[in-house]
Amino acid sequence: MKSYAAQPLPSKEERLIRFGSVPPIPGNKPTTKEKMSDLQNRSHDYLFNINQVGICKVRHPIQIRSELIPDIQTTVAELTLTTSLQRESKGINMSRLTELLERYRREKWEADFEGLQRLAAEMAEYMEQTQAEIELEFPWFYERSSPVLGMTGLNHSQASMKVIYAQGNPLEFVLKLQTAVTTLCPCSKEISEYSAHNQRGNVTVTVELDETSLPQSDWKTLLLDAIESNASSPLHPVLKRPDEKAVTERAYENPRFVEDMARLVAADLYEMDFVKAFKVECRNEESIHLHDALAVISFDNTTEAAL
Ligand SMILES: Nc1nc2c(ncn2[C@@H]2O[C@H](COP(=O)(O)OP(=O)(O)OP(=O)(O)O)[C@@H](O)[C@H]2O)c(=O)[nH]1
Repeated sequence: MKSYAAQPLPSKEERLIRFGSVPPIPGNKPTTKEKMSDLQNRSHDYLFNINQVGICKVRHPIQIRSELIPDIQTTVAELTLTTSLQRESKGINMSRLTELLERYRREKWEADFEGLQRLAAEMAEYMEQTQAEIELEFPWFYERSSPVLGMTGLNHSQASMKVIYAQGNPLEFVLKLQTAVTTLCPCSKEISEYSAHNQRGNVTVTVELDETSLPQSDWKTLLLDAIESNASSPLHPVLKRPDEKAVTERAYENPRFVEDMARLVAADLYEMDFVKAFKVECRNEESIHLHDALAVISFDNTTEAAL
């Protein structure tokens, strides 16, 4: 058989030229930072202030803590880092955002309330702006035991933290958790001689708070409990037959419409004293339809009363 590897190829340099590479032109523009024009910092009347300018879809590992096991974990976040910009400034110094992120990574920064406070304040200062926002969305993992045999495995929810810094005002936070659960249809249970259809419910909880009322314990665990404790059943990574019997019967004992889920989760959030305002979104992936069922509650604890 013919050996292709035995035939020598042109050198790497020759290959690149053959495929179209050309040498750089000499050029006459400055090559040192000091001599380069600084377009971003050129002052003029640029017609509008900008509310938010910066970078998004930044994929970056972050370190988080959890009350559940594993208690310290590295996960991959998608970040959005933005600041305000006055109408007199052409552009922000965008490279400073990833420069800061790199510095915090090297200092083993943790993405908790304190860490976000610190990063937001420093970001506003370094970018010479009065407002800054940081948002990070990441999967949060936690160990889950099966209900009878205690078989463990990892579940995960999608979590997100946003901090809003505005000079002279308390820092505001927006926290979000999206978790999947089992919901069993109460109507189906009521009308059928036997069985009841059930579905996977996707519940998204968003809460607003400020630095004067931070939660005393892990916010992720609090929101997870608000979602799962009100579902027909939580989900489990590992279930043996005795476990499967238990979760099936638990769901039958706790039927929930999508409206029931939204209202019960809202009731738990209403009772959390650190929550200023919240939103609950429940979306059931119907198993007897092609479409989903949806219920949404938005509530402001500071201006509305539940009853
Ligand atoms: N402001 C702004 N910068 C952009 C945009 N798109 C890309 N950039 C990049 O931002 C980088 C320049 O960042 P700067 O922070 O202004 O760089 P610099 O002035 O050399 O850095 P410092 O002196 O530390 O402020 C360049 O690589 C640009 O390509 C944009 O739409 N707006």
